[in-house]
Amino acid sequence: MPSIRAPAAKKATTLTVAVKCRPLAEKERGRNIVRFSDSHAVRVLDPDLSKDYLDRVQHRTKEKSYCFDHAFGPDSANSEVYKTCISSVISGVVQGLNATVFAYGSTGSGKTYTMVGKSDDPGLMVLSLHTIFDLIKSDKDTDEFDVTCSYLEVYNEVGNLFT
Ligand SMILES: Nc1ncnc2c1ncn2[C@@H]1O[C@H](COP(=O)(O)OP(=O)(O)OP(=O)(O)O)[C@@H](O)[C@H]1O
Repeated sequence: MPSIRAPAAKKATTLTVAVKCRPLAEKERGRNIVRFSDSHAVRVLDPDLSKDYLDRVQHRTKEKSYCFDHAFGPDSANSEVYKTCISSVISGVVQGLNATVFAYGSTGSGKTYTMVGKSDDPGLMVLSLHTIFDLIKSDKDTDEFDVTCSYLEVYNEVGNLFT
């Protein structure tokens, strides 16, 4: 087993929260109410788009802004999410540290797509495995690695473990 070493880059926080907004499906067109103010915030407009400036200043609109460590729009590939939020955590795993990557969202929000992905846009689990095996291959020490893989889906508060 590898010896535990200090992480290469020490971060100020151990928890990162990111939001990823998937592209709208055909039937969802016309419900495009999410705007990206910058790479850390999203603005969700009031679904009643007829509300105007006066409604906003008088707080009669449901428009809200949310801040995250990272915000990704519909054009962001899984690899971008991985590079920005996950890759440094995964390199720590090969150094003997624990890490959890967790996707949370309503049905159809894109959790499976983000975690598993497709052949032309591999997901975070696939990219993590690539990193783990690349790091093991390039390990210059005499460490021995034992890699096992499983993932957990929590649905209706019941956990299903896939190994
Ligand atoms: N970034 C993306 N680009 C293109 N299509 C996407 C993207 N993210 C999600 N989708 C599509 O959105 C749909 C729903 O995504 P997905 O199945 O990943 O949702 P889910 O959150 O896992 O749903 P459930 O909780 O019901 O399992 C799928 O058809 C998926 O292909």
